[in-house]
Amino acid sequence: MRGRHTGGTVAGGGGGGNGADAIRLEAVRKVYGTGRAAVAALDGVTAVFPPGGFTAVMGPSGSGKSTFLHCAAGLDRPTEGRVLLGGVDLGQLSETALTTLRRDRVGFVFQAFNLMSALDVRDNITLPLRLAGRRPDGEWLTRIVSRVGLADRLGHRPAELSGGQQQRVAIARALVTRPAVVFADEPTGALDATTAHEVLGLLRGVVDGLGQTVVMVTHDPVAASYADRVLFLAGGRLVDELRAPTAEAISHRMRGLRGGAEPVGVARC
Ligand SMILES: Nc1ncnc2c1ncn2[C@@H]1O[C@H](COP(=O)(O)OP(=O)(O)OP(=O)(O)O)[C@@H](O)[C@H]1O
Repeated sequence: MRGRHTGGTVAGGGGGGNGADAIRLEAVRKVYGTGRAAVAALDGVTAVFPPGGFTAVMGPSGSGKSTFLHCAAGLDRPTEGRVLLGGVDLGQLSETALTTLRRDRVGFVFQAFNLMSALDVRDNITLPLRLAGRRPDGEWLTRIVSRVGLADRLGHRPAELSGGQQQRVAIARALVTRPAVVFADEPTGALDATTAHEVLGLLRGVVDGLGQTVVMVTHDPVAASYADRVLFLAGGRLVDELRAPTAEAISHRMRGLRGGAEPVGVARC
């Protein structure tokens, strides 16, 4: 077994100052609802994501994975605590500045590929740049298109591509702005095992070959085993971390976790 339990609070291995981290969450708490109906979906999460790392986030249903991703990516604001992206405190930004930073510094890959059916592959990939009023960097575009293996498909429409190829387009689109981090939310959920393996290998490759930081939420221990480390959420808290994880070690750890956010005010163990 390659995996190793480190236990305790998950702080990650990122460098010294905040500027060195791709993302840093500090004591992030997210409460939904008010009064007796209030639920702490995240309950004091601190985690550091160093540049060029591939992290998987796992946990039972209701453990706070989506909330974690939304807060870390600046899609939602924490109730308490701070999220820093490349050293920038997202809580200090106006909605407009946050939207701009998200567009320029964050890439997203979802289970549904979310491609524009009327656009060809090239225009789908470069869409984030056009929305930002930026011109594509030809050298970078060539590099990512080649990395995702789509050089001979640039003129095709999404409907002319397989599911795996469409997810490759989505990954290239996520990379085109050279984001500080790519968030992947169940990126292989709609793919068969062989295609999923290819897409995960590609994500692994953009970390190893391009130095991209990737954070992936997944239910699948095999998918998570492509990451450098796995963070485990349970009841809105980070409860463990595995480095150099194997699918077996991840499955074993998942079996020991329980899900569900706790109502606000429940005593902590
Ligand atoms: N908008 C919301 N309003 C109220 N409660 C919410 C809201 N979003 C999430 N929650 C609650 O917060 C907790 C964490 O939800 P979250 O969706 O983050 O978990 P998850 O681990 O992503 O779950 P799953 O694996 O089932 O998608 C759950 O108890 C959920 O019911």
